[in-house]
Amino acid sequence: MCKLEVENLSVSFSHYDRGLRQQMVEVIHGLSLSIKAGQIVAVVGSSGSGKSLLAHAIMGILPGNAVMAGRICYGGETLNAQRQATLRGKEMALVPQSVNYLDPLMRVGQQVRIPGADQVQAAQQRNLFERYGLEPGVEQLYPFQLSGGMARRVLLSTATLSGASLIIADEPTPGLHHEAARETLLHFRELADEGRSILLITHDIESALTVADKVAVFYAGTTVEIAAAEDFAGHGERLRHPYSRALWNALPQNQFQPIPGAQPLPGQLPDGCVFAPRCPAASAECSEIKPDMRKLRGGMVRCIHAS
Ligand SMILES: Nc1ncnc2c1ncn2[C@@H]1O[C@H](COP(=O)(O)OP(=O)(O)OP(=O)(O)O)[C@@H](O)[C@H]1O
Ligand code: NI
Repeated sequence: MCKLEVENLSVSFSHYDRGLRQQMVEVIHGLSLSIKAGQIVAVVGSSGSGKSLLAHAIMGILPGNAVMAGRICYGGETLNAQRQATLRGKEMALVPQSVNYLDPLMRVGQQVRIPGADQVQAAQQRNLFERYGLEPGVEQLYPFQLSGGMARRVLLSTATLSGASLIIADEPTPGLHHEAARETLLHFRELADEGRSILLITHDIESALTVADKVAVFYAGTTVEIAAAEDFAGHGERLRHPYSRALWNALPQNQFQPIPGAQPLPGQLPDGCVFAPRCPAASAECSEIKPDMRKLRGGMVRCIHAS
């Protein structure tokens, strides 16, 4: 059974146009994704493709002007706002993308420790701090006294110490030294091997592949491919979607071939496939038909030509 299932999720924002008419702009559409217990699913894709919003939708912390549709299921149970509030920070934990999520008025030690923690939990926290290279004195500091990398390590400790069985890490490694970043990913792998589920949002595909089981590739507010981590190899021959292949081949260690053009903005999506305007394999049909996500070679793809 899946720990988390996201089915046909859409997220829209209402905003006012110049004539002060209220308009809805869809920023996530038709997004489906699942994670089993013990799995790490990496989410990759361009900036603005909807990765953080997916994380916020699952946690139930979308901004007030966002409208969500679709279904999010956790442990077989459909989530609503009330259930999300109960699970948040206990069953489901978020490592936020911004380090500004730390409470500026509370000492670090207090924020990380679960209220009413016993001696065993306090010892676990010290061990984790040591593992992440945080000196014991850090506990006594306030967030403004931390460097960006330290703050990120504190946020990671908070999420992992919560004992949550689903951890959503939104770009957990930028600002960390190579060693600390590697340690973080290895720690995620250990947690997954203990049966937890990790959704790892990242721009660092190469590092994510060293620990992830599956990769979901996002483009313009939806998934275009779900692949096994092993499919990212060579020149991307095993990948199913032209965007996944382009993303892979744009990496410096691969061909370093940038993709011409830009991701379409929310509210200005093309009629057909979202990637058609930049796709080297696009045909006339691609500009007319919106492809559905379909199964292919053990993964999923949103492209009529993929084989
Ligand atoms: N509060 C908001 N109101 C209106 N639009 C928003 C809001 N928050 C996000 N968006 C839009 O939703 C889209 C997806 O944003 P999101 O933060 O999920 O992207 P992302 O994939 O996490 O990008 P990055 O890799 O840069 O973190 C963007 O186009 C963004 O402008
Ligand atoms: Ni983001």
